[in-house]
Amino acid sequence: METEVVLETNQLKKYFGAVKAVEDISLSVKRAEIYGFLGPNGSGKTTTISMILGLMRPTAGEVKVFGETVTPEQNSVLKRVGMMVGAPALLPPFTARQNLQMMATMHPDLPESRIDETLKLVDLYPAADRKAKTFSMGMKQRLGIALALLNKPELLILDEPTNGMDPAGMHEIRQLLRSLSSEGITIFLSSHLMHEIEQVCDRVAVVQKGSMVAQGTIAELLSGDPIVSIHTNDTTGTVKVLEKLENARSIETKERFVYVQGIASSQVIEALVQEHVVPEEVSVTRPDLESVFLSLTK
Ligand SMILES: Nc1ncnc2c1ncn2[C@@H]1O[C@H](COP(=O)(O)OP(=O)(O)OP(=O)(O)O)[C@@H](O)[C@H]1O
Repeated sequence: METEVVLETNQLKKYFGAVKAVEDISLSVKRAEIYGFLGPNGSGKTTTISMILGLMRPTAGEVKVFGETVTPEQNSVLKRVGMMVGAPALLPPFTARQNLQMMATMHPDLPESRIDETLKLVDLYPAADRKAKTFSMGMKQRLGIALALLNKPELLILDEPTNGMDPAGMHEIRQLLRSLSSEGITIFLSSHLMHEIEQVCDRVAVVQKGSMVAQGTIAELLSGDPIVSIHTNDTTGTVKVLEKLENARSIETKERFVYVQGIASSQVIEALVQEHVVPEEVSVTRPDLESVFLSLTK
């Protein structure tokens, strides 16, 4: 059976006058996956999330959540969605439990037991009666996520949940996201931090200047050709030789190195020796997500 798509956007666009904040975003998120929405600052992530949450009308295109179109007027399906956009909306002088009790007043149908259940889900049950202001960054963020989880959402949307956090806090959030995913909750996570996405997400969309430049599993994004690195005293001569080779692409120079893709190292060596531009050393590496991300968002 085909895995259910819980969130999709089709050719989504949002213009603010001349500013094309979102140009063309078509993505699909499947049930129970952790989906990373990765892009540099200003690439249109928050604007996309605002449209997903029905807070903003698209200039063109559409958002569907659980198969239903979402607009500012038609958003009842968002009852099935939890969200945390930016810093957690906590009341610091109150305990974790009191924070959840106050949120519960907005969901009168929830049983009282859901508060303890949610505290356990984010591993804050032992700290339930401590004031939020005494919490570490990671604990505050987990409480913010608890507020988003209180109403038992099937889809959780988090915009930059680890922005400004210390490494320990980031680690706690990653662990929490994995455990929520194993409970069957789908997570849509936006971030400009590649390592965060790489470590926790099943699939990733990479956005740049409002357009999607890649979507796939981390393995798919990394499956590009190996990079041939040439250490040389003559970068200009090396580049000239490479430019003449069929299939050679993405030729780049950095200090005394020239990088090329699309061609085997043996062909590179043969061509350079033939043209008497003998390299010091030639090696082959696979691109890591950082270099894929940088080359996609250049
Ligand atoms: N209300 C608005 N009016 C005009 N321009 C806007 C508005 N909101 C966003 N923009 C612009 O749209 C572009 C995308 O912004 P957006 O906040 O969606 O990016 P982002 O990827 O979330 O970035 P960040 O990580 O910095 O929040 C930016 O150039 C931003 O300045």
